[in-house]
Parts: sequence; C-alpha cells; structure tokens
Amino acid sequence: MTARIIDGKVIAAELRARVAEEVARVKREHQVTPGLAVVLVGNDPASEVYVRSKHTQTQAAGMASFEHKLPADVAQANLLALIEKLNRDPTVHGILVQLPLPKSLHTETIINAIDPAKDVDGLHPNNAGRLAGGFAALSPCTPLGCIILTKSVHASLEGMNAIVIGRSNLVGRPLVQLLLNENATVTIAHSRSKDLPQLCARADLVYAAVGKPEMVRAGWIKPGATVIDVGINRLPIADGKTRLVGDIAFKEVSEVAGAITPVPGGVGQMTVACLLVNTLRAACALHGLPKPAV
Ligand SMILES: NC(=O)C1=CN([C@@H]2O[C@H](COP(=O)(O)OP(=O)(O)OC[C@H]3O[C@@H](n4cnc5c(N)ncnc54)[C@H](OP(=O)(O)O)[C@@H]3O)[C@@H](O)[C@H]2O)C=CC1
Ligand SMILES: Nc1nc(=O)c2c([nH]1)NC[C@@H]1CN(c3ccc(C(=O)N[C@@H](CCC(=O)O)C(=O)O)cc3)C=[N+]21
Repeated sequence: MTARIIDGKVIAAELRARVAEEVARVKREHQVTPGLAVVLVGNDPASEVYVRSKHTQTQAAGMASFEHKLPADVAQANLLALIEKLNRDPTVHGILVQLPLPKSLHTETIINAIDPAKDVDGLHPNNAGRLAGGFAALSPCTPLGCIILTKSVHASLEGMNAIVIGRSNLVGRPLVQLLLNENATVTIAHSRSKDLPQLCARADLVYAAVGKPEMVRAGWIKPGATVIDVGINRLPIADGKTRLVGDIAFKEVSEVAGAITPVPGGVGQMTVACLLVNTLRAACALHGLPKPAV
C-alpha cells in the first residue's frame, strides 16, 4: 500500500485565500485591518526564515504586519516594555514572540505579559487553560493545522485512537486537547514513555512532535493509519547545505500508512496559515465584531 500524500501547501493556500476574503470583508464593512506583530529575539537563521514567511503571508492576506527584531542580549525589561506597548497598540491584534528565547530571558514571564486577547500563539495560561477546559480559546497554530490536515482525510475523528508523541506547550499538549474536543481517544507519549512502537501499534492517527529526525519507523505504524509529521529537523548535506526532514521516516512509513504529511510541505505550511486565522479571529473579537467565517 502506498499512502496518500496530504498536501499541506494546497490546503494552506485554500485556507489563506478564505482568510484574505474575510479580511477584505472586515476592512470594507468595519474599517478594521487585522494586524500581527512578530517579535524575534536574536538571529537564529531558521527563526528568521519563519518570521519572513509570516511577514509575506500576512501582507498577502491583506493584514498589517509588524516585525520587531531585538538583539540576543536584550534586557528582559526592554522586551516586556515592547510587549506592553504592543498590548496597548490598537492596530495590533495578534502578538507572537518567536520561541525559543535566549536563556537569559524567562519565557514564562514573557508569555504571561502578552494580552491573552492578542495571544495568537495560544500560549498564555488563560488560553491554554481555556482550551484544556474545553472552552473557546485562541489555540496554538500548529495543533490547529494538524487537526485541519487530519480532517482532510477523516470527516470525523470520533472514537479514533490517536497517539501524540511530544508534550510541549507549543505543540503536543494543545494538540491532545484539540483531539479530545474531536472525541478521539488520545495516548500522550514523551521521552519517558516505554515501548513507543507498541503504543503506536493501535493508533489510527499518529502525530510526531519530537524533534528527532526520522524517529518513527514503518514497523510502528498500523497499516492504513494517518500519520502527521510535525518535526522540522535540518540535516547537514554536502557543502554546508541542509535538508529538512521530519520526525517520521517518510519513505518507509508511506509504504504502510494510509495517509501521510510530507516535510516540508505539510504541517509547517498550516502553522503560518492558522496564524493568519487566529489574527483575524482576535481582531474581530477585540472590535466586538461577529466571529469570522474561518
Ligand atoms: N511544523 C511546524 O509548524 C512546527 C514544527 N515544530 C517542530 O516540531 C518538533 C517538536 O517541537 P516542540 O514541541 O516545540 O519541541 P520540544 O523540544 O519542546 O518538545 C519535544 C517533545 O518530544 C519529547 N521527546 C523527546 N525525545 C523523545 C523520544 N526519544 N521519544 C519520545 N518523545 C521524545 C519530549 O519529551 P519530554 O517532555 O519528556 O522532554 C518533548 O515532550 C521540532 O522538530 C520542532 O522544530 C515545532 C513547532 C511548529
Ligand atoms: N512562538 C512560536 N510559535 C511558533 O509557532 C513557532 C515558534 N515560536 N518557534 C519555531 C516553531 C517552528 N515553526 C514553524 C513554522 C513554519 C514552518 C514552515 O513554514 N515550514 C515549511 C518549510 C520552511 C523551510 O523550508 O524552512 C514547511 O514545512 O513546508 C516551520 C516551522 C513555528 N514555530
């Protein structure tokens, strides 16, 4: 069996087009232009790539994009002052602080300083708690993208066995909550879990968010399962160049799985598209407008 490839590029482009339509409507009917501020501390080259693609796609959707680049040795007080300024700025509806932050900064303090209504990453404890409680919340973009990709294969996830490998606040934990909201039965695995291959064997849906290149092997996968690869790992190839690989051994797993996401061209595409969705939703909520159609 050869798996169907879930095309994140196509699905993300469709989503961005729907966002752009809604942005145009909100601008026309309410004179509101959704705005996203991205804060990048330091100059990690991989982070710069993501930040640039967020910037381009935000503008392409008709939204305002604000980029703030700070040096790696920025004082925590200065970063907090910038966040306060963005919290008060009426043209900014979404604030994203690119992670990980340099070790000299206290991530929890920084995240807690973001206005939960502008927290388009869904990382503030208000939003994380609301999501865990099953209440409406701004939810993290990557897990939202994973759910949309899964639903491109399965109209309903009710009663399906899912395994999420990874329990970070950015990906694994919120993904578990979204899957629960979809009435899936969820196993959460992490670095202390025993016998991952056996835990995966029952899963109809496999999500890998670990950061270990090609860790998940064909022998772990139930034939026909849907496999969603969140991992973004840069492997060195010849003459200083790198190649992106996921956490799934794509080639061999695609011989067993029913459907699989590629890296690149899978979840990463959806992350940026869902960031636009969250910014649009935040802008509507902040202005007391009805929920947008996306
Ligand atoms: N495509 C996209 O849009 C995005 C991709 N990513 C990528 O996804 C991956 C995960 O990101 P993130 O969640 O932020 O990473 P973290 O490093 O924060 O979390 C990794 C998780 O994997 C678990 N883990 C580590 N080693 C193993 C192992 N051998 N077996 C089982 N579990 C293990 C850890 O367990 P423990 O908790 O016990 O330490 C932890 O829960 C990375 O490759 C990242 O680049 C991230 C965000 C967006
Ligand atoms: N506060 C915060 N929120 C995040 O959502 C966040 C973060 N910090 N830190 C880093 C991770 C990683 N991340 C990605 C976003 C897009 C792609 C993406 O667009 N990937 C393309 C390929 C990009 C390339 O070629 O380099 C793809 O997979 O097709 C990947 C990874 C968001 N993250």
